[in-house]
This record gives sequence, C-alpha cells and structure tokens, in this order.
Amino acid sequence: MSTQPSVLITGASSGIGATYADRFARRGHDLVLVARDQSRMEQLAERLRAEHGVAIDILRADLVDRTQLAQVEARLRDDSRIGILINNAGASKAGAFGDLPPDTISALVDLNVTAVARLASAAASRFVREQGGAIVNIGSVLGIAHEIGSPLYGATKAFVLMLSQTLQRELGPGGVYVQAVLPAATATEIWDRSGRNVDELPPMMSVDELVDAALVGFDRREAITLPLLPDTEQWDAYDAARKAMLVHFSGVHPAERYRKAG
Ligand SMILES: NC(=O)C1=CN([C@@H]2O[C@H](COP(=O)(O)OP(=O)(O)OC[C@H]3O[C@@H](n4cnc5c(N)ncnc54)[C@H](OP(=O)(O)O)[C@@H]3O)[C@@H](O)[C@H]2O)C=CC1
Ligand SMILES: CC(=O)[C@H](N)C(=O)O
Repeated sequence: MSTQPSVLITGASSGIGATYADRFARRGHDLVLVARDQSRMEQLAERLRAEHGVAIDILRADLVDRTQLAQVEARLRDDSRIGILINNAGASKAGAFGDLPPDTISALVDLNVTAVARLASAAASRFVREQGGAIVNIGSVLGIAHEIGSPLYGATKAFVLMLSQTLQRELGPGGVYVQAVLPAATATEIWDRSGRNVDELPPMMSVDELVDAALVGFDRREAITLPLLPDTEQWDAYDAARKAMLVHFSGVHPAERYRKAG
C-alpha cells in the first residue's frame, strides 16, 4: 500500500488517461481506474502492478449513465485514500453542429460537462474538509479557440476551463490544487472515435509528451497548463486583457455605443 495519495483517473482505458495511469504508477501512487472497457483496464492494471508494485482498483463505469456516475462520485467522496482526481474522460464529434443528432449533443454534454462537474464536486467536497487534494481537469485549446475544431466540443471544453478557474478561486485558498490542462491535437483514439482519420491530419503531439508536459505543470502547481504554448506571458497578456474588461461587467446603463442617438 502506497504512502502517497491514490489517484482516480477517468478515461483510463486508453490515451491520455491510460498514460496518466502509467506515470502515476511510476511515481508509486495506487490507482483507481475508471472507464467502460473493463478488459483494457485489467490489462493496463496487470502491467502496472507488475512493473511498479502499486495497488490498482478498477471501477467500470459509463459516465453518461447517471447511476454509474453516482458510483464514481461515491468513491471519490468516501475513499479518503484518493487525493488526486484526473478528470479526463471525454469525447469529441466531427461534423457540422446542425448535423449532430440531439442524443449525440446530450451524450457529449453529459460526458464532457456534467460528469466533469459532478466528479469535481464529489472530490472537492472531501478535499475541502481535508484542506488538500488535487483536481486535474482535462480541457482543450479548443475551449479558447472557436476557430478550430467542432463547435459543441469546443464549447464543452470552454466549460472545463471556466469551471477550473472558478474552482481555483474557491478551493485554492483552502489548500485544494486545481489544474486545467489544455492539450492541442494529441495522437490518441479520440480521432477515430469521433469519425476522423488521424492519418489525414497534420502531425500532432504524442500522448507521452503531452502527459509528461502536463505533469511538469502539475508538479509546479500551475493553474493553466498549455503544453504547446512557448511563452507563458502570452497567456498572461490574454488573461490581463480579459481582467481589464471586468470593470465594465457591472453597471446601471448601457455603454454609450449602445445608446440610441438622441
Ligand atoms: N487527443 C486530443 O487531441 C485531445 C484530447 N483532449 C481531451 O483529453 C481527454 C482524453 O481523451 P483522449 O485520451 O485523447 O481520447 P481517447 O478516446 O483515447 O480516451 C477517451 C477515454 O475516455 C473514456 N470514455 C469515453 N466515453 C466514456 C464514457 N461514456 N464513460 C466513461 N469513460 C468514457 C474512454 O474509455 P472507454 O471507451 O473504455 O469508456 C477512454 O478511456 C478528453 O477529455 C479529450 O477531450 C483534449 C485536447 C486534445
Ligand atoms: C484537439 C482536441 O481537443 C480534440 N482532440 C479535437 O480536436 O477533437
């Protein structure tokens, strides 16, 4: 049994989540793996137990199913060994917004928004009492770049960024670390799963390099981690421009430019 906090990782059966599992196992953390594919998680767990001697639980759950989501929430609330949540499970969908079937829209929001929020809430409720813990929310550069990618997916990732920033303000002073990770295109199964041929796309970052970069930000307790951004001052300038508008986000009368000419 590790003396370090256990790590609960959603979307742990492949891609970024599976790579986080590898990295935290290497660091000696026990793990709780969450996804739908039991077999893939069992194979991953078997390898990591053998290589690193850590304890690994598998909690199979479809996070779009509220009953199964609630089971993962309960684990986060009740298992005091868990000190880190990697809020990673997510999906994308190619195609024009107008062509998306209603159920597809609901499923994407249920996974990328509702599940992320409810799991963060379940973890936060205990982390606040314990005055510690870490929540890593996996967003995307598409959450701040409407010029790229699919509209609905980007909107769900804008939610993840905003949720992370509001939680940083609310939970940070109480000792809870919240990190928003904003990957750009990364070589995982998300492309095939969302109906896009990765071979027809420009070269992209490997999942190993992405997660290793995200962990550099994690170890630095960085709030917003943008693995591809070379200069942190670019984000700082972006955020400063946003903050400069705050003074105009409360008032009694519309700005002059919206007042009808006399
Ligand atoms: N790859 C990229 O280019 C980028 C990815 N991201 C984000 O990274 C995160 C991980 O994606 P990535 O690793 O790339 O993609 P993958 O498709 O490789 O992994 C997605 C993971 O989520 C799990 N998952 C999917 N649907 C459900 C569900 N209904 N319930 C529970 N688990 C589910 C899958 O497991 P299973 O099928 O077994 O349930 C899988 O483990 C996502 O949030 C994605 O939006 C952000 C920016 C870029
Ligand atoms: C870059 C992403 O966030 C995502 N993989 C997508 O483009 O669908």
